[in-house]
Amino acid sequence: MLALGCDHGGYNLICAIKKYLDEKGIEYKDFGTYSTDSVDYPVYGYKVAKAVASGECELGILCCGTGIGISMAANKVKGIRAAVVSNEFCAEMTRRHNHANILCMGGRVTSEEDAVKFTEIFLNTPEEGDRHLKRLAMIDEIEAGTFKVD
Ligand SMILES: O=C[C@H](O)[C@H](O)[C@H](O)COP(=O)(O)O
Repeated sequence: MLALGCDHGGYNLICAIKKYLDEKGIEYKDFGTYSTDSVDYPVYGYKVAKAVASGECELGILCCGTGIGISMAANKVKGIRAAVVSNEFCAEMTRRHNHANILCMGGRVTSEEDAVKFTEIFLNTPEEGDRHLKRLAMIDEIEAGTFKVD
């Protein structure tokens, strides 16, 4: 199950992504917003991040005007690795190397066609282990306040 969220700036993009997911039969829970009326992106970033961090949803997709503000909000929730993506390479690498659990995109940056492409790559790319695990553990330590550097 995917968690979806957006603000008014990302509403059209998330609609295009929902159409793709519906066609593929991929299940999702839509946390809103549900129109282009102006709203505050932290609300939706938080709702989706909580759904992913709690395990209610496996992965999330968030859209705002740039993808940036909503990713900042989501990344404040423990266990969230939200990545702003604007090309295919990053859509792949953020799964392989960073184990991103939320894909963020901007409705004022990325076309609907590209957003669907990035979503497809994100959902179909596996996480890699080995050297990346040590680095992800460091991020967890930063989050926990236990990270030590010389
Ligand atoms: O990072 C923030 C997002 O891009 C928002 O979608 C954006 O700031 C909203 O701008 P406005 O309120 O001018 O539509």
